[in-house]
Amino acid sequence: MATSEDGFAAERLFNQGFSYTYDDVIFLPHYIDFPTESVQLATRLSRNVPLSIPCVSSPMDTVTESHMAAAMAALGGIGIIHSNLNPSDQAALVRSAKARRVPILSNPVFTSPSARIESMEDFGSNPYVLVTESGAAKSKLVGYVSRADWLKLPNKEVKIYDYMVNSSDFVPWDYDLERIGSYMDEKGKDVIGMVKDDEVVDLISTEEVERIKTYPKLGAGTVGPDGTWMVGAAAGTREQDKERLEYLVKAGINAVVLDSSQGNSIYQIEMIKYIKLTYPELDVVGGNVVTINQAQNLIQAGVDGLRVGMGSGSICTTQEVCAVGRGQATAVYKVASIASQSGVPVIADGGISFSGHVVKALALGASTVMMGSFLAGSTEAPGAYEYQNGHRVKKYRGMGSLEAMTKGSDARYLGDKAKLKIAQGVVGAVADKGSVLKFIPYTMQAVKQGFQDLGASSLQSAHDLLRSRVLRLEVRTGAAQVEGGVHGLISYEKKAF
Ligand SMILES: NC(=O)C1=CN([C@@H]2O[C@H](COP(=O)(O)OP(=O)(O)OC[C@H]3O[C@@H](n4cnc5c(N)ncnc54)[C@H](O)[C@@H]3O)[C@@H](O)[C@H]2O)C=CC1
Ligand SMILES: O=c1[nH]c(=O)c2[nH+]cn([C@@H]3O[C@H](COP(=O)(O)O)[C@@H](O)[C@H]3O)c2[nH]1
Ligand SMILES: [K+]
Repeated sequence: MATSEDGFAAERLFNQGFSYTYDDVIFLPHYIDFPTESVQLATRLSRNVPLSIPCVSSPMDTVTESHMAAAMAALGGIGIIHSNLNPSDQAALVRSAKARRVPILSNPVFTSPSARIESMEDFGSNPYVLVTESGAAKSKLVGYVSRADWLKLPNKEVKIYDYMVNSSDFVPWDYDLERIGSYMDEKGKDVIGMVKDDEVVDLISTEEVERIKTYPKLGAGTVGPDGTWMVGAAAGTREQDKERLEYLVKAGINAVVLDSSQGNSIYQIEMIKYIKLTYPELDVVGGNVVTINQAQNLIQAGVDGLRVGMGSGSICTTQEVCAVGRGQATAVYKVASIASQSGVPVIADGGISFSGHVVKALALGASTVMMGSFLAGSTEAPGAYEYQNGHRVKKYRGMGSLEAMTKGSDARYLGDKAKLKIAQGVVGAVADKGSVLKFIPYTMQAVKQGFQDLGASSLQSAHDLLRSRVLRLEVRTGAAQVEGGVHGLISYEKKAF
C-alpha cells in the first residue's frame, strides 16, 4: 500500500465480512470546485421514470395515499400507493393523486342542489361540499356549501339550493398554484372549482393557496407524458394481483413496485415476466433484495428498478424474527455495484432518519431513497394526529405487523385462516413534522451540501467517484460515532432549519 493512501475505497471496505449500516461508515471529504447551488439531484426511480429529487414515499398504509403521492410528485419525487386495500380503492387513490396539479389536502364530497346536509359528517374531512347539477363529479358545477355556513343555519332541514354559494366558475385541473392564485385574485374569488374534461375534480380556497405559498417554491414536479403527476403503486405476487394490476394500469400508474421482503422468488420472477409481457410500457420495480445474487436474478427477469433493504426499516423486526437481512450501507453498495452494470436504478429502502443517511445512500450507489418513518409524521401522511404524553404524533406501522396484516382486505393472510401469522413489524407512532412541502426541500438542501463536501456535483458524479476509488470511506468506532453526534452538553436544542 502506498504510504499516501488514506481511507478505504468502498470496494475494499465492503468486502471484509462485516454488515455495515449508514451510521457505521463515514465518507472522507474530497475537493470542492463548485457552489452548493450547482449540485444537481435529478435522477430516476426506474429506467423510464425520471425525477428531479431522489425521494420516494414507501408503499405503507400509514405513509402513502393520494395526498402524499401528490405532494411527492409536486416536489419532484414520487409516491408509491400502498396495496393494503382492495384493488378498486387502490386505483381510486391513484386517480385522486393524479386529478390535480396542486398538492392540496382534500377529499372532495359531492352533493346536488336539492339534497340536504344532515350532519358534519357529510363534509368528511373537508371545509366544503361541492354542489353539482346531478350530485356527481361528472356533472356541472353549480356552487358549494362551507362548513361554517352550514353550522350557522338555524334550520338544518332546508335544501342546499336555499343557502349554497352559487358559483359555476372554475379553472382547469392542471393549473399550477401561481395561475390559480392570480385567476382567483382577478375574479375576486375565495373559493374556486377545478374541472377536467366534463368532470369536477375539486375546489380550492385562497387559504390552501396561501398555505402552500408559505413553503419553498415548487418546481415543475414529476409530470408524466399525459400531463398528470407520475404515481407508483405496490402490488403482490399472487395470482389475484394480476387483477389488481389491471385496475392500477387503467388508473394510469407510471410504475409498479412488487412489494416483498424477499424478492428473489419464483413467484416474483414469474410476475415480472407476466407484467413485462402484458404491460410492456409499465416500469416494474422488483425487490426487496440485499445481495448481488438476488439482484442478478431479478435483473435477468427484466426489472426496471430494484428496491434494496431487508430488516433495516425503523418498524422492521425481520432480522430478529427470521435471522436474514443485511446492514443497509453494505446492501446498497453491493446491489448498486451490480445493478449499475445493467443501467438499473436502485432504491435504498428503509433506515433513513436524517439528511446524512440520504447522502450516504446516494453516494453508495443508490438513485433514490425510499422513506417510511421520515415521512409518516407529516401533514400529508394518512391518519389524524393524536397526543401521546403531550407530544403530537401520527401512527406509523409496519406492513408486516399483525395490525396491518389483519386489516380487512389482506388476502395474503386472511385468505388462509389455517396459517399461523407471525409478525415482522411493529405498530408505533412518530412525531408531527409538518408538511413534506417544507421539510423535504430543506432536507434536499442539506443533501446538496453533503454532495459539495464530497466534491460530487450530481448523483452520476458521486457514483463515478465511488467506483473510480476517489471517494474514500472509513468505519466509525463506537467512540467516533459518539463524537460525530452532539456530546458533552448539559442541554441543547436541535433545530435543523
Ligand atoms: N423490507 C423489509 O425488510 C421488509 C418488508 N416487509 C413489508 O411487509 C409486507 C409483506 O411482506 P412479505 O411478507 O415479504 O410479502 P410477500 O407477499 O412477498 O410474502 C408473503 C408470503 O407469501 C408467499 N407468496 C408470495 N407470492 C406467492 C405465490 N404466488 N404463491 C405462493 N406463495 C406466495 C411468500 O413466499 C411469503 O411466504 C410488504 O409490504 C413488505 O414490504 C416485511 C418484512 C421485511
Ligand atoms: O421488516 C419489516 N416489517 C414490516 O412490517 C415492514 N413494513 C415496511 N417495512 C419496510 O420498512 C421500510 C420503511 O423503513 P423506514 O421507516 O426506516 O423508512 C419500508 O419501505 C419497507 O421496506 C417493513 N419491514
Ligand atoms: K429494523
